[in-house]
Amino acid sequence: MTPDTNLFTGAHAKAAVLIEALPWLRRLRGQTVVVKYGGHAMTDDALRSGFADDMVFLLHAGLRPVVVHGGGPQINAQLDRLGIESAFTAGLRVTTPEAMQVVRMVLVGQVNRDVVGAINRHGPFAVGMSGEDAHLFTAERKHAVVDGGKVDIGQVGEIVRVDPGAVRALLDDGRVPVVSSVARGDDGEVYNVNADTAAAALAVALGAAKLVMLTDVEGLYAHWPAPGDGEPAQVISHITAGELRTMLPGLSSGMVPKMEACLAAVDGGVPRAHVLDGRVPHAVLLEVFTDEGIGTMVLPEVRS
Ligand SMILES: Nc1ncnc2c1ncn2[C@@H]1O[C@H](COP(=O)(O)OP(=O)(O)O)[C@@H](O)[C@H]1O
Ligand SMILES: CC(=O)N[C@@H](CCC(=O)OP(=O)(O)O)C(=O)O
Repeated sequence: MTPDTNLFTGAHAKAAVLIEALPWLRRLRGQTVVVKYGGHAMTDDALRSGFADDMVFLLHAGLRPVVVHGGGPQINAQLDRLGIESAFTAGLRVTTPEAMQVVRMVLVGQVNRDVVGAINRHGPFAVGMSGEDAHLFTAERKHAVVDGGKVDIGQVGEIVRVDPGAVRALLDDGRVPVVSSVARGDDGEVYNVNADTAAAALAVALGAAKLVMLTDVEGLYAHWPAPGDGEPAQVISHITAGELRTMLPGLSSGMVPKMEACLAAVDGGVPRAHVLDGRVPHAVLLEVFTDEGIGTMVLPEVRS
């Protein structure tokens, strides 16, 4: 009988993938990984289910995954349905009290439930929380800075305190905390916090080994918008905190809070922050368990 060469090649490739994962499994066992799941990365059913598989895989591999989710497009859709106008300044939603009610309803009542439900198809793992719960996030009113001047953007919060006790308790209990980026204020207000910012603050407070941001582009492009003329947009695969600091003033739209959050994470002691393409199936597993990784990796300042 002639051996089926294709079968052997395929089997070899599969074994190679598992073997490549081994050092990463060893290194990351027991470590916390905060995954920011962006609203743009959750618009497709198959990808949503793949994301849930990845979180459960990380859990069974002995890591401690925490999800902080966004929901910008889902909030936009609901605001549109209700005829409430909404604008963004420096990548942040100008949040009127009326819009704040919608933000809270969509993030905590809709998106959080959907993410928890997708993970719990595998078993009783995910537990949803709002950043308001157990004083997880305390925020103060934030102003945007435009052309050097302070601009009022309504009920947008800047996180001033993180109490990760409830998240730690869930992790110790073998659960996957799924967190909405809404915060309470000591002033009694509820604040809308950008989910990238919230994920970074939580990663720092938990002493996470990694912050992983899932979005709808391949990573941070060196030039945006892409150069055009059929030239491929160039993704930056590695960038140090210092290089990113220099690049930040030139960034625009959603990349501003995202890259500021990566910087805050590595400055706060998180060894690696990554921006990945959430449109790639199982992007988190590819990043965590392969040698090359994908997307853009932000590294702390190299100290001499
Ligand atoms: N330099 C850049 N590299 C990549 N994307 C950029 C860049 N500058 C601006 N962007 C925009 O930022 C968007 C990602 O931010 P955002 O829409 O807030 O995503 P998410 O909902 O995943 O948080 C990209 O889809 C792209 O339109
Ligand atoms: C202040 C602010 O802009 N808050 C965001 C919160 C949701 C979010 O960040 O969602 P994505 O990650 O999908 O963009 C908003 O209202 O859209």
